[in-house]
Amino acid sequence: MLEQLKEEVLAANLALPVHGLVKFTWGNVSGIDRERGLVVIKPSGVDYEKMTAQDLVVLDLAGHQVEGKLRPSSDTPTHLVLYRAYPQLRGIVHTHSTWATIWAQSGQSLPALGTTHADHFYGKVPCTRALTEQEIDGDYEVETGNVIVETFKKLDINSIPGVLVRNHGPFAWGKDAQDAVHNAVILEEICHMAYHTVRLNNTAGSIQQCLLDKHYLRKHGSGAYYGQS
Ligand SMILES: O=C(CO)[C@@H](O)[C@H](O)COP(=O)(O)O
Repeated sequence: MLEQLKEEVLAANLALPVHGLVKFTWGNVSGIDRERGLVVIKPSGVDYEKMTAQDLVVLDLAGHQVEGKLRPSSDTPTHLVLYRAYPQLRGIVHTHSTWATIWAQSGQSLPALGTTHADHFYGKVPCTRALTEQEIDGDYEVETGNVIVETFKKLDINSIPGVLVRNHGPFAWGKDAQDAVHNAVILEEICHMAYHTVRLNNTAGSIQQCLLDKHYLRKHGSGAYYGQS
């Protein structure tokens, strides 16, 4: 079942340690077959070096496991909340990548300080509020997804393909699992750059709106002219 999607999701999970986004078994990537309403996700706690496509777990959007012998990622309910809330998403990744997690732990949204940010994120990357004790003691992973949806009530997830979950870490998403990992790598890099930019000049202001527009829209706007396509 879903052999091609499993290969794509496996490759995306194996890219996490390659890009230095995870240690040990941290992090997880999923992908979805929208036509069949089935999600493929990493199994919980399995070493990336030993992971195979057969280890991946298949669930429906209600969270019923339909294939796979192993338990799905512990963050599966968060992925499912986002897939249900945003039909355009086809890939989601969660990591504890160092610099994005530092920002998430600081509780600050990531300001757009330069064109590297603007090329990929059309504005600040928000940090969610902290979960309440009740939410933590309740359906924690579902509430983690809910707080992301709450944070994006007035933001566009298409042009801001990632978020910082307060005291936890980053989630990123995209048009497929590989695109989600691509956005996670960029988010980690701009968090790293921003940390040192602010350290160098703690009054570093955000990028001018016109420069943010220029860099984002030349890649993603209707008149985009970046690259070869
Ligand atoms: O958020 C966390 C832990 O805080 C996760 O990233 C785990 O580190 C990975 O869990 P599994 O996907 O292996 O269940």
